[in-house]
Amino acid sequence: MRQASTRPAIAITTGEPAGIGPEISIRAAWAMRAQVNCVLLGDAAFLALTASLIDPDIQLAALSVQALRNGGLPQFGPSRICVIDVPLGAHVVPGVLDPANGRAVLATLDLAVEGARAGWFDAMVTAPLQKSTINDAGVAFSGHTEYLAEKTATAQVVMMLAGETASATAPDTPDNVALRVALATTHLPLKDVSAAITRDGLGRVIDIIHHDLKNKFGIAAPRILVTGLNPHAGENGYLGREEIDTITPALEAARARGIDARGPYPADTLFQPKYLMDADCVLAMYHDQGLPVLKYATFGRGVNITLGLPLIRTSVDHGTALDLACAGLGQADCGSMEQAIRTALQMVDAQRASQL
Ligand SMILES: NC(=O)c1ccc[n+]([C@@H]2O[C@H](COP(=O)([O-])OP(=O)(O)OC[C@H]3O[C@@H](n4cnc5c(N)ncnc54)[C@H](O)[C@@H]3O)[C@@H](O)[C@H]2O)c1
Ligand SMILES: N[C@H](C(=O)O)[C@H](O)COP(=O)(O)O
Repeated sequence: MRQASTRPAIAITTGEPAGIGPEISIRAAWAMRAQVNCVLLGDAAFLALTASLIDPDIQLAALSVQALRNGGLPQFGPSRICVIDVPLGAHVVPGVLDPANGRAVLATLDLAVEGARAGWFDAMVTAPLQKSTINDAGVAFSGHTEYLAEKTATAQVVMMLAGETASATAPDTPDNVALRVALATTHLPLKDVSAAITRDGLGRVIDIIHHDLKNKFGIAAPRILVTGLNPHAGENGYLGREEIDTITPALEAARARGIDARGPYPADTLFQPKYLMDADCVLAMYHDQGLPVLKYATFGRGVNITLGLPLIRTSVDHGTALDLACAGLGQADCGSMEQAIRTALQMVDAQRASQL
């Protein structure tokens, strides 16, 4: 276990206030305070009230943004978790969305990015937000992934979810196998997916996966298995030509760059042990081709990671769960949030090791 004095600092954006984000952020930060100095970003009064209802023993320490801007993050021992106040626009009713709070949620992301780039935080972990509420607040928004790319002026990022399989949920998959599923496209309507997959774009996605698995996960020679887009990987062109015209040439070019990228494999039969045992990551073409498999096998223990960013960002594998939030505290499982923090810590260590 890490010493308190060497605990990395992680910014946690507490997400949609009417959802389960604030609760799971507080619970996970408190449970993991010996290993990590979590700094919660959200409305301080609301977080203090929520923490007191979860467990009156939870100790919060207020930090001001100005103090951070002047001198960085001060040292804190593991007896408290830190909070930076990002005031909400309206009173919170659990389970009830209010666009008046949308911009405050975005402000927590902006602050986490500022702090990660300034070196106050070693990584950022995001609790779930409600994409529709940000849009209802007047800001076009399709997800953290795209927003963080824009905020950091990163031309290409990759969404990857990872989790450990367990036989209870995926009986034919070996226990404790790390399953990683990356996506060639992110939050895109299905009708736009084919046009969004190009040889060059797919090449950039593969390069980012290869680079980040090496440098942020410590995998020396990443093996990437790539799905087709169409049923049966296009059936030799009879069920679509994207495999022939786009995916295969992109994979050949990646291999010529020294990357172990194989495929395209039919997506419906790729997710079986004989392939997965020989892979570090599966690259699927679109959101609902890859994520249902991952979430079926690992829901509640999975982590969402944005590759390609100039900072480390992880998140949970689930959403705001408004149904649980309105049922009261204590309903939500915070396993994925804890795993998101653990994964961020591992990535901090791997990145440091790769820079030695
Ligand atoms: N990282 C993120 O910010 C993130 C991730 C996924 C979805 N979302 C957003 O969340 C909103 C709601 O999405 P949704 O309804 O599709 O998915 P959801 O994950 O919020 O809910 C789906 C089901 O899973 C259950 N569930 C979710 N989290 C749980 C937990 N921690 N413990 C126990 N049960 C849990 C819910 O009760 C519900 O039955 C949408 O706006 C979506 O875009 C955000
Ligand atoms: N696609 C993610 C999932 O299904 O878990 C989720 O929508 C969150 O995406 P962002 O991290 O881009 O908000």
